[in-house]
This record gives sequence, structure tokens and C-alpha cells, in this order.
Amino acid sequence: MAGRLIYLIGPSGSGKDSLLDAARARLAERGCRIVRRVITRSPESVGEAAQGVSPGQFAVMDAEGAFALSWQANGLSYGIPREIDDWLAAGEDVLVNGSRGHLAQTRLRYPRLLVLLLTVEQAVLRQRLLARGRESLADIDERLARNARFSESLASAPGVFLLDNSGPLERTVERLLGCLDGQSACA
Ligand SMILES: Nc1ncnc2c1ncn2[C@@H]1O[C@H](COP(=O)(O)OP(=O)(O)O)[C@@H](O)[C@H]1O
Ligand SMILES: O=P(O)(O)OC[C@H]1O[C@H](OP(=O)(O)OP(=O)(O)O)[C@H](O)[C@@H]1O
Repeated sequence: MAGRLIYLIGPSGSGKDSLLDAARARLAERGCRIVRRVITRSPESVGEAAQGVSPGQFAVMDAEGAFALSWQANGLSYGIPREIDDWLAAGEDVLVNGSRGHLAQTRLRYPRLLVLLLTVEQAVLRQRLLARGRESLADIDERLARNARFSESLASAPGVFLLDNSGPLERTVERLLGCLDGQSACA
């Protein structure tokens, strides 16, 4: 049987990367792969969870069909390597750090998608983005405005499981694993 594509979405600063890092070993134990994304960000600022490329390199990879999914947001391009289709076909679960803006297109390609929406109150979100210290204040304000546009419509959308990350990360890890194991509702 084909594996599940698990699409983790949520505002910038909600903790998607942190959650995936914290859950990495336990997801691996379950045979769930975490996708390493390709991002047009400098190699120093993408970390281990992504491959940083120039816009030109990204365009070449895209034209060569390197991506199963790709999108643009916050002035960056993101690509999900096409290897995920081989993993899914081999029955492996695959977890993607996804985009709310690209959800509809992703669903067209992967109709059985499991969508997990990481939520955090807007005030906490602002604090986390400030504390992360990666973006300028103007970029942080843009991210918060982008979040306000998405949050109402998505939180009540059908087929979207909510995962609250306002509290300690360890608790969110347990919720995520419980949700994937089918032991509990995600929220
Ligand atoms: N549950 C949590 N409690 C406190 N801080 C958190 C929590 N989850 C994430 N953070 C912090 O919030 C900031 C944004 O997290 P990050 O994983 O980069 O978010 P995203 O990948 O969604 O943009 C980071 O500085 C991270 O350490
Ligand atoms: O359509 P949206 O849901 O707003 O998502 C847009 C992009 O922002 C996030 O990326 P990234 O991890 O780079 O966010 P960051 O800049 O906060 O790290 C997310 O994973 C998407 O790639």
C-alpha cells in the first residue's frame, strides 16, 4: 500500500522546523521520512533540514523536473524533491514542511494528503519571530499579516487537523505522534 503524505503547515514562526527536529528520531522509528527541502536561501541560514541554492540553480532544477511540489512565499522559492514519489510508492510515510498558500495545488496532486495545521496565538507568534531574530522587523510584520489572512479560513477548513504549539514543544511532539499513530485527535 502507498505511504501517507503528511503535510505540516502553519505560520512562519509557529515551530514547524523545531517540531520536525524534536520529533525526528521518533518519526524515523516509525519509518516516517522527513523531506529535506530545497530553498533559495543562503546555505548558512537554511540549516540541516534544507538545501540552500541560488534562484538560478532553483530554476534549473525546476525545469529539469527535480521537484514533486514547488512554491514561492516570503520572497523565496521552495522545492520538494521528486524522490518523495518513490518513497510513497514504496509504502513509506513522508512528512513535508508545507505551505498554506500551496495547499489546494498539493491536494490536487496528492488527494489522500493528511494535513496538520500547527497553530500558535498571534501574540506568541510575534514573540517567537522576534526571539528567532532571523528576519527584519518589516519581514516579521509581513509574515504576521500573511498569517492573519490565512488563519481564520484554514482553522475551520474540512480535512485539516489542528496541532497547537502554544505550549512546550515536547507536548506538541507527543500530540503529533499520537495523531500519526491514530491514537488521538490531533488538537
Ligand atoms: N513550543 C515552543 N515553545 C517555545 N518556543 C518555540 C516552540 N516551538 C518553536 N519555538 C521557537 O520559535 C521560533 C520559530 O520556530 P521555527 O521552528 O523556526 O518555526 P517555523 O519553522 O514554523 O518558521 C524558534 O526560535 C523556536 O525555537
Ligand atoms: O504559505 P505559507 O503557509 O505562509 O508558507 C510559506 C512558506 O513559509 C514556510 O517556510 P519557512 O520554513 O521558510 O518559514 P520561515 O521563513 O518562517 O522559516 C512554509 O514552510 C512555506 O515554505
